[in-house]
Amino acid sequence: MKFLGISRQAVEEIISDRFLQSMDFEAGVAFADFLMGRLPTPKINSKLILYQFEDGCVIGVVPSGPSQYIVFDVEASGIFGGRYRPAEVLLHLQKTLRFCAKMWANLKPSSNERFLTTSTKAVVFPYPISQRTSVRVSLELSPDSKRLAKRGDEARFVLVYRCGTDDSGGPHEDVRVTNFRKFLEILPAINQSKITPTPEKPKITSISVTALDAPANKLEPYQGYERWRHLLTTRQKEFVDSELDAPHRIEGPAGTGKTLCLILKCITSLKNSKNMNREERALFVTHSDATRRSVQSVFETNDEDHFEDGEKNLSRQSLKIITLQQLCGELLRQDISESEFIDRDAMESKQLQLLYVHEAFVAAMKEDFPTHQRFLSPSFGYFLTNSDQWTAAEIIAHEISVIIKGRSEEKLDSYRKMPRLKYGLPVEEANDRSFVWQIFKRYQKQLQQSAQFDTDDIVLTTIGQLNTPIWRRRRLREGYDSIFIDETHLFNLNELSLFHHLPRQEASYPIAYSVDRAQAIGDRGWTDESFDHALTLSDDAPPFSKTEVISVFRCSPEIVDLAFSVTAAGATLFTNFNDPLRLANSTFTIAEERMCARPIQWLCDNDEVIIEGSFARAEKIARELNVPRGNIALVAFSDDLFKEMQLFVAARNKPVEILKERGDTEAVKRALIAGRYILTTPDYVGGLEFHAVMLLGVDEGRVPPAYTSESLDSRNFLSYASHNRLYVAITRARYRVEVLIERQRGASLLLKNAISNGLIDEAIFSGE
Ligand SMILES: Nc1ncnc2c1ncn2[C@@H]1O[C@H](COP(=O)(O)OP(=O)(O)OP(=O)(O)O)[C@@H](O)[C@H]1O
Repeated sequence: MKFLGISRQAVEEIISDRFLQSMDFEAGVAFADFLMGRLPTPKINSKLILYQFEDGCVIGVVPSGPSQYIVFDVEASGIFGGRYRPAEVLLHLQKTLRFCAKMWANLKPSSNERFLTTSTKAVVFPYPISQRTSVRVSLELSPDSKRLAKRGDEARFVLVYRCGTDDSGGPHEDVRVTNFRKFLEILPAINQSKITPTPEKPKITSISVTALDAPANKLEPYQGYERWRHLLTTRQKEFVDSELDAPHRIEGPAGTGKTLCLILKCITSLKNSKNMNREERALFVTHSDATRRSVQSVFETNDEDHFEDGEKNLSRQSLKIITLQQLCGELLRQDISESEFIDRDAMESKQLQLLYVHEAFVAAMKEDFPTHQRFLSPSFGYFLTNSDQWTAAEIIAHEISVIIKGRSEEKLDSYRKMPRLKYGLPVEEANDRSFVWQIFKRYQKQLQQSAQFDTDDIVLTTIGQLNTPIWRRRRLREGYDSIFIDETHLFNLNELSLFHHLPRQEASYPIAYSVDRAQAIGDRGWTDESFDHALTLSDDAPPFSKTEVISVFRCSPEIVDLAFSVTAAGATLFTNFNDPLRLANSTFTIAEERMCARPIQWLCDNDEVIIEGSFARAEKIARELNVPRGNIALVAFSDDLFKEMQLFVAARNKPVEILKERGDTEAVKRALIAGRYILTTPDYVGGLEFHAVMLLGVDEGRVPPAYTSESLDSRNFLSYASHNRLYVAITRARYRVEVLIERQRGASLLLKNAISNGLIDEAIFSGE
């Protein structure tokens, strides 16, 4: 193929068809293959029509009138050539077509697109700036102008003449038009065939293709099972359909459909069992009650067989959707009431837990430290005496949960031997650990005195009961044939090591689970292998499977880039920091891109201006996007700012709904109905999504918090957790991210990379 011409209507169609945005869909693969000359007649989209000629092809739509055209000189530009991978070829095409569509509609170019002044040329950079490729596509906006001017036709065509890493001849180079003229020669034939279609005409063949409609890229999860089957990407489909006989992980960045796929996999497995009249007890475990409710509502709209009622109806297939805490309660045959339970996902109990740890820490420093001090390693001693007390309490709470309760099963001997978390409490020696143990014991005493348990207490008791001959016999009747765990990165080792007791058959592990390590707040020490090991606790478990999903449905390309720059900054600082967005790409269609704006950071004079400004901006965005206020979340990145926000809201009677537990979709629904904004902190936005997210106080000294801490270890911990929090908060947004910071403090270190790479604009806030 020497040239490829695409009419304006066909351009609109190609940039709007969700299946043509990524190689994750069959049509996307077929289209890339066609562009690369590997597939002569692709099946891509029912509205597009392909005309093939000896020297090239033209894509139009039916019916079509006289049109503007973009023409690729395939031969000279090498844009679809063998040096690029198919995914890159598709990206080159999509980005170049988007530029043309905008230009034809007189819209402003984006930062990746540039008109070259004093010439009729333009350049498109198809890759995000953060990827640091210098590949560019060069376009001539008035090709063969003298000749076409005579025909009055010069404004109708754009010619793509180069794709490479340099500008070669610069803005005034003469562009070769040999292949472009070949295109012009055949153009009348298309117009004729359009008036009287003549299939017999020797050189023109028209191919119409698969009849799939082209909805927006991102869809609400409530589509119904059958419809979803047509909408999933190839990788998603593979995960959903594969047999579950060994642990199977679905891993990918936020918004890639992990939860959805886990739900569909569960339904598929139960459906297959139903068709084969095979018994199947399925278990779906969520991290919190709020996510359980939202998962349940997705099941309700997609599970037409109502498997959840299976047990009640004595059917051979049944499904239980449950939190880990509720599951433990059931296995222990004992209800654990909310007041007895310290739920890490609920704001009040999390604060209570921190309060207990803080008290235990202060008491231990007063009473135990003087005698322990001379046995402690110098660096740990320094950490204890030079860290801000609340920061130290936060790190110790993390140590208690992840290491003492999570990995050492509350046994001092195993704790003494445990390696430290790289970005956790800086314990060096056994004596350091003994001192931490004193704090832990004080903390436990607090819990006992207030008659409360945390998840680890409950899980450890349950594991104790499962590791008995009674359960081993009962599991044949009460065990599960398939187990699905959502947001596995939020669990700790204890919690995960409960699951291998649950399959009906011993030494079988039908467990599917979803992971995005960058969303786990604080270092949990998870590596690739540790998940699988924690779930089986066996060296001779069957081989594990892993599906990586990379197409981000939730977020715009600009937001994916911004989140990418935050995790990339983390990856250079922390060697074990997961960078899930490395390969990710947004699948937004042009219609969705039109709702987007570049992320912006507003510089405000003080916190009052940040708070007032956030409401003013939120109001403006709600109007612009024409959406209810509940689609906009205001996320305060420091406790003080959050408190000030609450006072402001009370004083000014502002319409807000405050999120008090992680992933609370019920609160979001209430906000949507009542016309209120969502107000929260980064710890509670996980599992939710919004049209726009306003991030307040992401500035130097607050993210990560500076406090008065001298210790490098506490700074590292806070920095690590801040990366997680910012990543989670940014990836909640579909179309808009706006950051409001105090001007005197300046930008957060976590965003400096994004600012210098032009991924986020900066402006002084002056009103709206
Ligand atoms: N193939 C698809 N086509 C269209 N929309 C999709 C597809 N897969 C998922 N989505 C949509 O993308 C959104 C994100 O899905 P989901 O919440 O399952 O992602 P996730 O990876 O679990 O995200 P997070 O890690 O942030 O919780 C949902 O609204 C879902 O309906």
